[in-house]
Amino acid sequence: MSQNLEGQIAIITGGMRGIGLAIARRLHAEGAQIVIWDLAVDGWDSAENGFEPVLRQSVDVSSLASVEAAFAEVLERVGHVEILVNNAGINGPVVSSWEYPTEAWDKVIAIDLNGVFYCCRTAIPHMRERGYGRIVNIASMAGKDGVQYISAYSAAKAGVIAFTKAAAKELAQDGVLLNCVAPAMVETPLMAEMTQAHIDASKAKIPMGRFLKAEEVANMVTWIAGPECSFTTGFVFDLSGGRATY
Ligand SMILES: NC(=O)c1ccc[n+]([C@@H]2O[C@H](COP(=O)([O-])OP(=O)(O)OC[C@H]3O[C@@H](n4cnc5c(N)ncnc54)[C@H](O)[C@@H]3O)[C@@H](O)[C@H]2O)c1
Ligand SMILES: CC(C)C1=CC=C(C(=O)O)[C@@H](O)[C@H]1O
Repeated sequence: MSQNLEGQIAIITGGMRGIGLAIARRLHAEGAQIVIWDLAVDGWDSAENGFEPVLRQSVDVSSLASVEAAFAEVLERVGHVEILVNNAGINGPVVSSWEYPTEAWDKVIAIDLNGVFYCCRTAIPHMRERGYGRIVNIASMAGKDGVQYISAYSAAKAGVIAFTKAAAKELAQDGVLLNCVAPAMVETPLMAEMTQAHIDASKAKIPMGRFLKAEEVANMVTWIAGPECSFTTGFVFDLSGGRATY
């Protein structure tokens, strides 16, 4: 599978490491120029990461002002955006829902759900104006299943799925397609925030018997983010190793 993304600009939120970095690498390999948005963007190693982004910006996706300022700078510097991958996310505490600290709840929703909304809200008018855009939101199997002891994360990811479906219908005739992916567990710093018992339980649910690889997420996202994805919008693409059959 190869997508020609020559001449396209792709913004990847949370692109400094983990799944976001794998997606950024792959989109770059397909010809796109990459804009990295993350909380801290120092310490980028082009040799290790295999490419140089056209722009790296310190952005907090949970702040609309931060997102709007960064997007304005992107347009000023590179002129256009074809691809937005909303990948930035946090887990939050692993605790029962009735004991979930309200501040932590608000923070998870602010980053994992509001962040996706803010970035879409900011980028969509530009994409509509140009009659082309591909938005890929990184949800989670936790947003489909609801996973015990990570209720805020599960709720935020379910919200991302429903938001994607709603906005996709609004934009279906505008050339702007929104889809999301629902990955199972990938071995990244985020997964390390789960308890070992939860990691083991999550792996046990996967019929393929292994964790997902960040590169496998990137492979799927690359197709969804490209022009070959032309008649699918508002869809949830699973990456579950056979866990999700619904
Ligand atoms: N790792 C998994 O098992 C897994 C499974 C399913 C879905 N996901 C989702 O994939 C995405 C990436 O996860 P990951 O495992 O690579 O995590 P990670 O913790 O390795 O990377 C997340 C990145 O997001 C950035 N980030 C966090 N808060 C931010 C904010 N407010 N503004 C901008 N950037 C911010 C971090 O700095 C980091 O670079 C997340 O949305 C996560 O929920 C992960
Ligand atoms: C928090 C994060 C690493 C996470 C928790 C639960 C999952 C699951 O599949 O049940 C993962 O997909 C992942 O999003």
